[in-house]
Amino acid sequence: TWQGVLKEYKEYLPVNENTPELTLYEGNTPLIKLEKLSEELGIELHAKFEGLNPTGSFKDRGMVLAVAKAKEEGAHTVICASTGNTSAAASAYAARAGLNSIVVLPEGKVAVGKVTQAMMSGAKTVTIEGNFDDALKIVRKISEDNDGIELVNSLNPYRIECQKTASFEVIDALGKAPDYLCIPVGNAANIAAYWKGFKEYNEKKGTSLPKMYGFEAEGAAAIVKNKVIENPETVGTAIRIGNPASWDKAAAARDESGGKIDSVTDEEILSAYKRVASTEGVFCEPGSAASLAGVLKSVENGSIQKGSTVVTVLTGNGLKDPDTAMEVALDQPKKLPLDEGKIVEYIESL
Ligand SMILES: Cc1ncc(COP(=O)(O)O)c(/C=C/C(=O)C(=O)O)c1O
Repeated sequence: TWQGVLKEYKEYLPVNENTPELTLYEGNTPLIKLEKLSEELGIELHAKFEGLNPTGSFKDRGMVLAVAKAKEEGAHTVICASTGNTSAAASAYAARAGLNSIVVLPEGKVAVGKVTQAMMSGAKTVTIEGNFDDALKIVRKISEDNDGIELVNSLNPYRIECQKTASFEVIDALGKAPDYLCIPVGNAANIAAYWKGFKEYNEKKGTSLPKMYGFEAEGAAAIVKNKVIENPETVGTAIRIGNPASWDKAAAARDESGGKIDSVTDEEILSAYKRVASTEGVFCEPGSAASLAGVLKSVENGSIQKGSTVVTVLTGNGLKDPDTAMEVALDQPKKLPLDEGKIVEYIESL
């Protein structure tokens, strides 16, 4: 049975006999063939559904190593700024490892499911009247000033180091690299991590290399516009980030792979978000749908050719953000009084 990423991929990871064997059995997430969308788009489209990790997002992959290493190095506390999923993962793995956790969140801009995860995992949760970028500056300073408090945002190299395992799983499942790897871009570590993994598998196993296609939200498109976005805004609050910490690494992944980083509107994000849930049964969170929105846009404008093999990374579970789902869902629940005849009549009329 699956032993979690630290064990399964130890030959690719900086783990040793002193590294705690930490796991919540993260990784080994399904690569789901999107049959209807493949038919409609004329491509072979698969979703790497990272929403099925233990805390519901891809963050678990990198966090398991970052927290294990923090413990190995004698930290008593881990700290992070977060749009929500990093804090959910950091606090869960800290709890698992017996460490304290402190999370700093942008007030009112974090999906409710994510806040409950940090709270239930025993994190000390601080919300600030500022955005993710403001929060990241603060936690970087605190971890620099306090030895026992380890920063576990993706500036921590262990995060990218272990998030790369997702690209191994894509190749293992597909039998090759896809022509295009499409992924949402927020703080830009995940696109860098996938590219790192594809290059390592290529070196070690001679597997092929995809073109890396990253997608920012139009209201937070720092890399696309090549400027810091002071007040990023998007319905995909996970990627509401205006100054990506891994900007350079993401640009390198784009350039080395012959790929691109483009932006998608909130309308395109929400349309993809609803479409993949209602036609394929895959419920991801809005920020994750930026990658599928990017696939649709790229097929439309020809930058993904017909017949291509494409993987779209759906980075977080839809359950994280029930408020947005309730707001935009195609059909709202029909409320009926307890009158059996009327209910039967209504349902039979559907
Ligand atoms: C669902 C989801 N999809 C995509 C991204 C973007 O990944 P990166 O480009 O590697 O940042 C995030 C990022 C979240 C945080 O940055 C945080 O939780 O603080 C996310 O939660």
